[in-house]
Amino acid sequence: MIAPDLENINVTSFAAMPTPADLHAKLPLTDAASATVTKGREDLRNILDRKDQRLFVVVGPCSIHDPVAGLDYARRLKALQEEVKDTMLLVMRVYFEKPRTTTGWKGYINDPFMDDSFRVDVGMEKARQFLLDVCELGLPTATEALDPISPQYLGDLIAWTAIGARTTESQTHREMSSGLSTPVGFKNGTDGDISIAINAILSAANPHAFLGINGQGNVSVVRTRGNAYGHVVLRGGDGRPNYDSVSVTIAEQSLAKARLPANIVVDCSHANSYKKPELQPLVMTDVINQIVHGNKSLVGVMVESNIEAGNQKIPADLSELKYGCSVTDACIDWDTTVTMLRAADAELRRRP
Ligand SMILES: O=C[C@H](O)[C@H](O)COP(=O)(O)O
Ligand SMILES: C=C(OP(=O)(O)O)C(=O)O
Repeated sequence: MIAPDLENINVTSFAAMPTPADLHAKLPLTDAASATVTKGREDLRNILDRKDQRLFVVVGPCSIHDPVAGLDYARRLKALQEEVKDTMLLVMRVYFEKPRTTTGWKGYINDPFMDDSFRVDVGMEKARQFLLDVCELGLPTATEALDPISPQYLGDLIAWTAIGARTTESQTHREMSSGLSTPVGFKNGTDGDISIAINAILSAANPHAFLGINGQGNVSVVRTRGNAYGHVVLRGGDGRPNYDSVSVTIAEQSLAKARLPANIVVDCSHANSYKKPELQPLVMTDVINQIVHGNKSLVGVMVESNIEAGNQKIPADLSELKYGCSVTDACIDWDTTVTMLRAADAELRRRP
């Protein structure tokens, strides 16, 4: 009897990846990078524990697609960090994995050549190199953890992790978060529902056992301790912002009801600015006002910023790509970023 084809009917190929251990051996963590990650995570934990009064600011491109422009941005941000370090901890957005509403370019790891060749092996290596370069500058990094395997390759170079609006309700992402070594910000859902983020914090704070891989690439049962540093990220939803003081108070009440610490981050982008980048500074100003007027739950903000303003479609001829301009969500430009962060610094110096 001929065995019927029942498996992998819709799979066209498998391509083996180097193991996480292989990639760590090829691009090892350096002392300088290690010091940045350690300090960045410690600073973030201290902010979340209220031992450090500064505001953390996750700021940078919507996605990295050009490491040269990305590093140019990182150098600028590092210089700005020195200026505002008394009031803010700047953490660079280094997003390599993009969750799409339907379809589209899924990020630098998935398709580093942006030509549908999907060289994930190359993307993972380039992503690790980029993170190393940024950490060696002394700038801590933030990323969205989307693929549950990627943290084994990159996790030692990340200081803050986001779980996105499209995956906060996913058990897989809650399990992964329970084992991540960084504080994790859970976004509210795309419909604005914050209860899924609160449930995610509760779930991820607990130990879990689930399928994953180890450093040698073996499929493993991963057992975790639970992550005590989950917090909510308000990103607006269903066409409505949720950064205003009423929405923040409602989020505080929901956290209190769940007996969770009142730690809230506001994403100035996405539905909080109707995806209009020029509105991000207004959101930031509002958040800073709330803090200066005594709010104690707002611990961080997120800003989508790049060298150039706006965004661009990925052209068929990649030589036509505009330098330093997003290929995913539209961003504010560098000058606006500097003005916005300097203004926030000046205001925060007045806080009670
Ligand atoms: O931040 C990025 C986007 O908002 C998210 O990945 C969804 O993008 P899309 O709606 O363009 O697919
Ligand atoms: C995808 C992102 O955000 P959200 O999950 O809030 O849509 C993002 O910050 O890149």
